[in-house]
Amino acid sequence: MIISIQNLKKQYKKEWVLKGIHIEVKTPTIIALVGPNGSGKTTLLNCMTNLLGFSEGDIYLLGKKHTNPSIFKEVSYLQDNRILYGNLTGYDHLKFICDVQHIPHNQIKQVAEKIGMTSYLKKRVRNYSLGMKQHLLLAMSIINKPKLLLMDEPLTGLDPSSAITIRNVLLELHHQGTTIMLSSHNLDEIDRLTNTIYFMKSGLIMEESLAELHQKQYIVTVNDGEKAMRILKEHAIPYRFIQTNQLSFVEMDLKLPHFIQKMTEHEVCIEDIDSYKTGAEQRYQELFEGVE
Ligand SMILES: Nc1ncnc2c1ncn2[C@@H]1O[C@H](COP(=O)(O)OP(=O)(O)OP(=O)(O)O)[C@@H](O)[C@H]1O
Repeated sequence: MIISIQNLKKQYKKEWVLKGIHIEVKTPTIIALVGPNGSGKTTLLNCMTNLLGFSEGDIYLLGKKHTNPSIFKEVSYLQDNRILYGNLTGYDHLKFICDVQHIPHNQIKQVAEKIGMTSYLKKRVRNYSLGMKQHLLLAMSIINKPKLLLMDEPLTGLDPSSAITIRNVLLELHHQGTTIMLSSHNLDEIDRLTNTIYFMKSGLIMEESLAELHQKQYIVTVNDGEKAMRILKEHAIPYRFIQTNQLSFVEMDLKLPHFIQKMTEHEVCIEDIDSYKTGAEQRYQELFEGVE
């Protein structure tokens, strides 16, 4: 098991932020943690990496309890840039990690080239832009070639070409077997990069597969919704009730000619068929802004 979290509960004073989080990740994947400001993404990541204690629950990473310090040979955590030291260079930060984790120093050049930060590696961090700091944080979190990479808003402050570089670095890591869990508000990038979204709402997690979100969907309006639903049930065609006389289907489950034939046979009149594709942004709006 790569990540196993059971019934995680966390409160700050009287405010419950995590109210019973369950996560099981068995195979390498890329997961996005998505939710409005203050929904608990950083709190969850900090609990997972033992930076924060919690009231109830269990966390195991790569089969070991999250409090076991040995997990950090294989688990990395990209936090926000407040952890960086302005008086040190990017090179100093990476050398420190190499020394602590017994990683050969030649990895510094390799990782800097991969991320495109060679030209400012030896500058002091206080002279870095926001995007340069993000590059350094990424380099620090992947130099040990982690099996599990946890990232708190790694896409903040990146220009479009940096975002592409970082996306490619993360995809390459994933193809080498790394599981990545990242929090982000950049829903377009999430659509491109991740396989699964964990939406954080009311202290709980709702899991959505990007492959399912990206499927084409149909909204069908009929003259007799009750009858249509009876026919669909008889033929085991999955549907979602939207409102009276309106149903939605995902393309995979609905063969339109077959559907039209069944409705016609039973004298149900199809008044309208609309098709659309969803993604992270539409789902976010449905969940958090009440947009259907
Ligand atoms: N140290 C703390 N003491 C008290 N409350 C805190 C503390 N840290 C976070 N909180 C509260 O916990 C809630 C969740 O905060 P958290 O930073 O985990 O959210 P987030 O989803 O990461 O937000 P954002 O998207 O803005 O980064 C917020 O209501 C926040 O005010």
